[in-house]
Amino acid sequence: MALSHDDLWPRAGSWPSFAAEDDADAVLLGVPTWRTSLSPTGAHATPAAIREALTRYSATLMGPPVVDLGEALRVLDAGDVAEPDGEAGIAASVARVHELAASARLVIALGGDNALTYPVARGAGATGLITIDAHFDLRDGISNGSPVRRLIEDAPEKERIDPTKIVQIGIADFANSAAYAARAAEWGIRVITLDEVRRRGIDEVVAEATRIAGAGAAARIHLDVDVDAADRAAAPGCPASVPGGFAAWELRALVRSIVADPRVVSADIAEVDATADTDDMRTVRLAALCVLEMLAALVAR
Ligand SMILES: N=CN[C@@H](CCC(=O)O)C(=O)O
Repeated sequence: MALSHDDLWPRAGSWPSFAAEDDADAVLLGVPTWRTSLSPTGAHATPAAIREALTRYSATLMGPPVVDLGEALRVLDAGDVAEPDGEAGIAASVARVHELAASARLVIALGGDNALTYPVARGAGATGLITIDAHFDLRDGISNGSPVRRLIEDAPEKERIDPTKIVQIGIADFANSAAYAARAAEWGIRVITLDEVRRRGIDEVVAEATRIAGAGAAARIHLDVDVDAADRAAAPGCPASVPGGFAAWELRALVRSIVADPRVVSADIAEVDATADTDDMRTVRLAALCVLEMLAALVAR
């Protein structure tokens, strides 16, 4: 169904294309990984679906003061990496993100499954990592369940992330194993479970996470937003979302609060399978709103 048009109600999305000489506040890049997903997924369809969902919303913050993100920020769209899986795809994704990160304050990568975190964080030159995720992603091998381990162990030495600068927010019961919890503890990763977020509140947890991931001179933080950290009712299109996860508002508030830290230079939105979504793209809409929360955070810096 075509969306109604109103000159006085401009819609988000449909941002101009990125060109090599451009500077921007934020650049969108589709990184449609899917081939190594543990659960069958159509996540490669998701970047296009998020772009379409963005046009359902305005880019206007109610404040006060009211702010039009389209006027306050220069947002560009760099299209998609054509084939981001496999060795050549990873190299192409790293190179593309590296190029964009040189010209934009924030690179927003639209996944794709969670395997995209590995090339995107590398390309952005991340020195610290915050994940919002129900899972550790510390598995062996190459999959959507291993990008955090790969950033610690598999990346070229200069691009590896020190595990003591990694914070994992939203780790859920009944969605992980004791072996990977032990691996996280042994490596010095700061794990903040879903229950701990609820006990302490978003502001306190984000202050701690950005302090840890942003440690050191010239810190560059990558934020991985695995939408499966959200409640299955809010994220039915994520293969591994769990009933009882973050409410949509909690996920959005976490994203806005973390990206407001100027050390955050890149982010990804992962694990949404647009082909499995329900309720006219409920999960894709949440992913699109996470994009808008990131832009709102840039204005707040
Ligand atoms: N980022 C997601 N990680 C999940 C993947 C599960 C799946 O695809 O089924 C994990 O490792 O368990």
